[in-house]
Amino acid sequence: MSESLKAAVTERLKQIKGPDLESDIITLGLVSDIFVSDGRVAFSITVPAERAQELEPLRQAAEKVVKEVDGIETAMVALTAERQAGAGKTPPPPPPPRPPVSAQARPAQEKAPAKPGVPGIKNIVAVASGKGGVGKSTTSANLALGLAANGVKVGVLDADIYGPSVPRLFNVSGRPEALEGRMLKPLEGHGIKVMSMGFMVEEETPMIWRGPMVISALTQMLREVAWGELDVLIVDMPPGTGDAQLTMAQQVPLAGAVIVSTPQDLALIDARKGLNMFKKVDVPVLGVIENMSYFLCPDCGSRQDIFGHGGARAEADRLKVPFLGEVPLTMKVRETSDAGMPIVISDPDGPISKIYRDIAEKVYAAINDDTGPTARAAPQIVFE
Ligand SMILES: Nc1ncnc2c1ncn2[C@@H]1O[C@H](COP(=O)(O)OP(=O)(O)OP(=O)(O)O)[C@@H](O)[C@H]1O
Repeated sequence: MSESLKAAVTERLKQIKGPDLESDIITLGLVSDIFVSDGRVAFSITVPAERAQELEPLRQAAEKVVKEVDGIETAMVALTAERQAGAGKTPPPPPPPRPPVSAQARPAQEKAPAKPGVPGIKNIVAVASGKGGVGKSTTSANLALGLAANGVKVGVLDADIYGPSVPRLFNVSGRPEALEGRMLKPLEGHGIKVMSMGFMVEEETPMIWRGPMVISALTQMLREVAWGELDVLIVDMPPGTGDAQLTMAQQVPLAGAVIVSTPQDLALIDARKGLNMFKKVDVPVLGVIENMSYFLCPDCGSRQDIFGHGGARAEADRLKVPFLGEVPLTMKVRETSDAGMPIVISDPDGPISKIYRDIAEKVYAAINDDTGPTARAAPQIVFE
């Protein structure tokens, strides 16, 4: 059945012209392995990196035609960048070796008195991505829940002004209650205190006004919210590496940053920009998480490396930043997130929750090195 569907999908893709607008993408050999299972299809299309943005309609067209095949319900199509001839063979020289993360964190913390800390909050960690849609918010939520499952006191601040996802992921809505003075009471979802730009800015606020509001709203969410005592505050950053993100990274007293990327070259190029952005503002990069790393077949549980899995790990090695783990592409991650019950709480004993808890443990270990001058008592971590 899946073989005949695969053939039907391949046949349909012959309708889609490649970037040269002459031959089709199948004849040009641009389509990866096509994975079909249970009405779902996933594959990638290779395009020149510099034309990726302009070729987004090609991706959409491919997705559209395969969804029209009888028996296909959902399609996951990704663009993959083609390396310049020779570029893959001669990568730029790696940067000089850097000390391990925990050691890197020290100088940054020591020489950054300009950013006052937030009373009660021991560590603020940014979760960032170079581009949108790589699963940054899903990762932030599951990372926070993984930390909480490990016994860490955690809060989540959703700084994504353009598409706040935390209200959906934590199933919370409404306005934060005003306490004494100017303080606001954070909302609570799944036992975790959360604040979101979505609670602060009216949904109808035109995008153009949102930019200037970001910094004041962010400062307010950090300093005028009754967070109480937290070991870690996770900040879900807006995607991208532009001025707004840079200013945010500068304004918030960050203990470190976690970068989320998918394995495709395009997302990796953007992730590299993210790494550089944090380097610029002297914030240690705690590591890289590869999301949608491989496709986990919901029926047979088999693993399919359709998107060239492993790219983020290789890139992290090359850039000498820790690799924190890989999360597969599965419908369960998507469905649970969309239902406001992220997988770490809806399936706490499942394999994916274990992946998130392991990542959480690595992140916590990286920010809590106990050998330096800023050593602090770590809360008890509960291992199952
Ligand atoms: N590992 C995964 N498997 C399947 N679906 C996933 C996975 N990670 C994220 N998704 C889905 O991908 C979509 C985008 O995820 P998410 O909103 O977390 O990305 P984002 O990078 O925060 O996007 P944006 O920056 O545009 O808000 C969501 O529908 C989410 O459920």
